[in-house]
Amino acid sequence: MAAAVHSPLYLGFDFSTQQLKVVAMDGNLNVVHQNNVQFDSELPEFRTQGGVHLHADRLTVSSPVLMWVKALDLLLDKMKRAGLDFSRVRALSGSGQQHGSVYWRRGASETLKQLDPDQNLYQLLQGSFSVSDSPVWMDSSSRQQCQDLQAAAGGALRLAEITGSRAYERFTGNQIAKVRQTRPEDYQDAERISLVSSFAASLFLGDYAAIDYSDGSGMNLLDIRTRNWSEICLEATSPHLDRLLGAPVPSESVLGPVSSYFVRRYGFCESCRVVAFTGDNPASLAGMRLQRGDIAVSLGTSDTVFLWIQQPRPALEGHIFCNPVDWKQYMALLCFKNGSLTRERIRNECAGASWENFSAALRDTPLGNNGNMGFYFDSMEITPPAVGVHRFDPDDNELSSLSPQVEVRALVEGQFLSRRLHAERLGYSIIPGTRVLATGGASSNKEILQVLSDVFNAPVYTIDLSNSACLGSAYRALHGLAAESGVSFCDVVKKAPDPQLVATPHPTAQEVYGRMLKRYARLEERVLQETRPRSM
Ligand SMILES: O=C(CO)[C@@H](O)[C@H](O)CF
Repeated sequence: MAAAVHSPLYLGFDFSTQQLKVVAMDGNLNVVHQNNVQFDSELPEFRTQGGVHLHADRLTVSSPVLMWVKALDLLLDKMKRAGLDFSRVRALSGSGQQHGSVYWRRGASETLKQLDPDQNLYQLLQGSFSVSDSPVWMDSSSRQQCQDLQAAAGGALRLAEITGSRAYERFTGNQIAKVRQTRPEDYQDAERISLVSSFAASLFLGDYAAIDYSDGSGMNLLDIRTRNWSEICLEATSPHLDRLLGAPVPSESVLGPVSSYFVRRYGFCESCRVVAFTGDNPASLAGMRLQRGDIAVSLGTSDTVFLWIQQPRPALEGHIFCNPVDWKQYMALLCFKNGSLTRERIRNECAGASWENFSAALRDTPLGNNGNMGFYFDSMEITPPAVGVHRFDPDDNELSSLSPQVEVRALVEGQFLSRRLHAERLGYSIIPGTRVLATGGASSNKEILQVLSDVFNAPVYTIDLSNSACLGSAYRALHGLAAESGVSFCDVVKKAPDPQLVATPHPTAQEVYGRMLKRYARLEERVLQETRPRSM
């Protein structure tokens, strides 16, 4: 028992859109503790909805940075009350929602270096941010800045060649340009700009933490081949921006020991190491131990489809990020903004706010939904850039409504047809042997995964934890300690439990959805024409 008491622990945090989550893992890769803080319900004083503030222009979306700070205070207190022995923690890492930006006010680094262990972080960091409402990934208000950056880089495709993506409104460089142009005093008063991931790492480090290559790939600022900031992009965004960002580092970097604040307030060991934090999707790739040939589908606030690739093939749709577990390789990602919030809306309106009724509707409606289809873009979609709800009958006539059960299936089939269509357009071929690895909140719903398996015509697997970003961060904390001796991530986590098969495609799936996919593509083009923003 004594050995168990002092056996090492590794922590993985995830500062995601709607909540702050943590996983504690022992040296045998077993999860021994999980906890979370839900922003809306546990920090109601910040009045967020889904963890964010949607501004009146319906394009600007932000989150209060001090809400994230206070959530960490609450989470660590919850862990302490649950009896977690912080002195066993050998290393910690984490992830954050991608693309968000945090603006540290002049002097904040001194505050970070001398945090008083008798006070909580929320009290200590009250005056440390020059922008209190951090822009986040759901924001789509920086179109002008995107156009300016693409012009400076030599066009959309040239920018994608350099940074892995054409200009996207949510990408951090464009958001920084917008803050500099619209809030010059706040911008001038910033001495450091972090991503959500490196902001969270800074709290544990007690100093500004470097941005890692993988999450840094989501800024339209990092050259994904040299892994340095692109001079062209920096200059186009803000002069001398590199001084505010610091130099990027490989994702497996050990940034340093945990701040003495955490040693004295929570009993962390002085030798506990902070491993670079990264984006939530890169952390999920690590958590699912994605292998080449797998396709990951993350069903969270955003839905994402991503896979491991060896060479970058940038395109005008989707993203290429530096790989978080092997910085010489890459990951490809597609992001769909209308994910779980839209599924929850349809659950509330068509299934009496009950997931069991939602699942029953999927069980009680046929593959292909008798030809009824839907596009549910509650807010401006990222992939493709369209908005609005559009329903079609079997003859492609637009409908104003569907019966509740048919609407449930139209939503889920429509979401997965979109994921598959855009993934195949980017060359992510779904061939015999392809495994679909599902993660995120909705991956705990078997009926939703059955539709995923049918639409992709591939077996669907899940790991036993729906929160792969936290698990991946705990894995990366463990790997960070070994990376310096050249041990690969895959070797460090090879003993982890294998993903479990949870759904296989119905025998008629290939025929039904092969045909439906062509129809979906045609109708999507029609929806795009109807709703395309003028300047696109
Ligand atoms: O914008 C995204 C990825 O590019 C989203 O998946 C965010 O990371 C969600 F937090």
